[in-house]
Amino acid sequence: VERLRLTRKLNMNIFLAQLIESTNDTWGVDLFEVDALSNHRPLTHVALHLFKQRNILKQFQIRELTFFKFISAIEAKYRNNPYHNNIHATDVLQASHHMLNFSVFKNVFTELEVFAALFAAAVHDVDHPGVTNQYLINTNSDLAILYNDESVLENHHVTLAFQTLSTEGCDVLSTLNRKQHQMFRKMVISVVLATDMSKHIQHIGHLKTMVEIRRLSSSASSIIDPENAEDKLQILQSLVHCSDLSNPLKPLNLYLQWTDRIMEEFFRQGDLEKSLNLEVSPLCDRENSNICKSQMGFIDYVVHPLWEIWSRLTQPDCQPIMDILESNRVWIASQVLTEDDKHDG
Ligand SMILES: COc1ccc(/C=N/OC[C@H](O)CN2C[C@@H](C)O[C@@H](C)C2)cc1OC1CCCC1
Ligand SMILES: [Mg+2]
Ligand SMILES: [Zn+2]
Repeated sequence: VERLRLTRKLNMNIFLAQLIESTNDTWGVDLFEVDALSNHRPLTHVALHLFKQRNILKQFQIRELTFFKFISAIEAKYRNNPYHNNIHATDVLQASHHMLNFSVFKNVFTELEVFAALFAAAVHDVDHPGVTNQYLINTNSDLAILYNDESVLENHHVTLAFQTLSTEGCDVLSTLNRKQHQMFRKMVISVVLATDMSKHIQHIGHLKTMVEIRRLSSSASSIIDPENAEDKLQILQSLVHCSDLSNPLKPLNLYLQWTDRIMEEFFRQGDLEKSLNLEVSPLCDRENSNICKSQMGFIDYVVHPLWEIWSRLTQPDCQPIMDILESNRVWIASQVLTEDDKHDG
């Protein structure tokens, strides 16, 4: 029996190693599998692998042990929410890594910009309480008071990330010089704050402008001017925001798991609101919800408008991902009909 147990353990580790290797260049890795096989430490496993694969630790002389301690401390600070948890952080990190490899970004970003974008993705929801900014504001929470109702969650995520650097043995930025540290901090703050859904429309506006300039400018070559730090920062903000809203563009079985999870998180908020005699937020009433219809709305009014312009900026590498969105939407639409019947029935 002991030999059997060891063989099974060995096979699990081999399977885990193969899954982690696939995060290098695959869109739609099953991170729920990585979570199950990694003793619920997907973020530490995937982040360590991707930062090493990109040679970030060597470039900035960061000791592997220091990075391991930091990312483990961050992963431990993600709460076990149904949705906003360490698996979601890993998902956004891996999607951001994947899109940074798009050909349109070749020779555009510096190592420091790549480091800052992936660092921001890994920490972007740390210690998320599983409720929305509006809920924290409505309940006069300490966080809302601390951040004056402005991007309350996002301010908390980035503050906690930088505070974690001062935990014993966790300062992954100790080898950066003053200028690098200042630029890195500016980029991480702006990328994490840009994941606030209230900035969503601004992302679309900036991307439209950038695509328009590409269309007008004769040079058909890469539109992104590597000298324009502001443009590059805006692109990194949109890259992580797109990754944050990438669930409907993942293989259907993964998309459906994320949908179940976000709905359970919203429903728990609705339960809290009911118990506090607060008005139940939209989409948060488990007694009265139409999951497929709300996903159709999410895709048509939030996700597709953003990704449509993002895919125009990043053509042709985004097309396979847009195709998944299209097929998922067709499937959801087919379910709306049956879901209606169920309700009518
Ligand atoms: C896979 O489905 C999803 C994956 C991620 C997300 C991400 N949401 O995070 C945004 C923040 O929580 C703020 N929202 C709170 C909500 C009550 O109002 C929104 C306008 C802003 C939402 C998903 O579906 C949602 C939307 C339609 C059905 C539930
Ligand atoms: Mg967030
Ligand atoms: Zn997020």
